[in-house]
Amino acid sequence: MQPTLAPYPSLRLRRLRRTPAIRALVAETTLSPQDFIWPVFVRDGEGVSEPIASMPGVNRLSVDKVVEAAKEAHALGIPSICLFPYTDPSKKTEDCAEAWNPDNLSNRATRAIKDAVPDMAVMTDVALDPYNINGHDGFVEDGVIVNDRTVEALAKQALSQARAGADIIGPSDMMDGRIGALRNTLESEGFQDVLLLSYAAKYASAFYGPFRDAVGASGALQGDKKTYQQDPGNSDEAMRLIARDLSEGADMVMVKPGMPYLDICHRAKEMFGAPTFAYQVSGEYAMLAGAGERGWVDGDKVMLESLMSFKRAGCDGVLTYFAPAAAKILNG
Ligand SMILES: NCc1[nH]cc(CCC(=O)O)c1CC(=O)O
Repeated sequence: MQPTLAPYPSLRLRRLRRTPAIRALVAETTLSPQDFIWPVFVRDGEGVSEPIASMPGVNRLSVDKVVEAAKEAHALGIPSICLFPYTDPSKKTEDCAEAWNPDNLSNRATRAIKDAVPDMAVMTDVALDPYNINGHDGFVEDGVIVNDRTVEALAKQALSQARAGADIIGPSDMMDGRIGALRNTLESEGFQDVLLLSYAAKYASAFYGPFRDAVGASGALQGDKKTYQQDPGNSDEAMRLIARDLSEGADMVMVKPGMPYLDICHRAKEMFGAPTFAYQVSGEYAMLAGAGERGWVDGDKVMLESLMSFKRAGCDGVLTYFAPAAAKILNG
């Protein structure tokens, strides 16, 4: 864009900022509860809401409480909720069989939400880490995270989620070829309408720390995820990953983490024009919520400003633990 500018004083750009009404008229970006996907942590039990120390204000919820949360989110105008299970350590195995158990926590929560709030778009996570004894997203053989055997397992996991009623499946594992494999499995099993939101550009980030506490994977994880998640310095690689996942049948793509990677969000939207989401991850939440709690920043204001930045960068929406808090303010 080449803006045409008159010389000062004919041009006084502050005229456009003088009153709230004028500022509202010329606002380029808007934020609404409709932009949010709300990630929630599910655990066993009934009537349980268990705080997560590194994520002030976020709790692990039993299935009945997740249903209440979904009703609350729906009333606030939030269109989608994303489920992450806290798996009992006794259910973590080397073959990760709990991942495709039709009655695992994620599938039970999906059915319960779809029963109670059918309009809520339920998103589920495909990756083996909640079920893997060593905390990795894929199978480990002789210290190596193996690709193709993992992809077969991910397809079984995705199918069990589709059967439970998931509307959106989010593969967060970063294996090669998984989008194509999941798309084929869903097509051939009669789930042609299930959406794939690919965690296409997912970086090997230290900002996932509080999440790993929340799902109980911190203690389990051996080593790091750098052979499958991206190097934080790479941008062209992110475009190649997104192009690849769209060509294999992804409906929507995600950049993760969010705030440190707004350039990637912008490039992705400009280059592909596909529905693009950012994940404002647990560490980003912890920084903002933690500083807000201490009064070091105005928590509500930095929350809304950070969420607006994703929209300005070109994202269609954002996965954020702030979803209900932000929606309450936006609804006035
Ligand atoms: N498949 C794992 C997964 N899915 C979502 C997150 C992180 C989300 C967050 O930090 O909020 C992670 C963590 C990881 O890759 O280790």
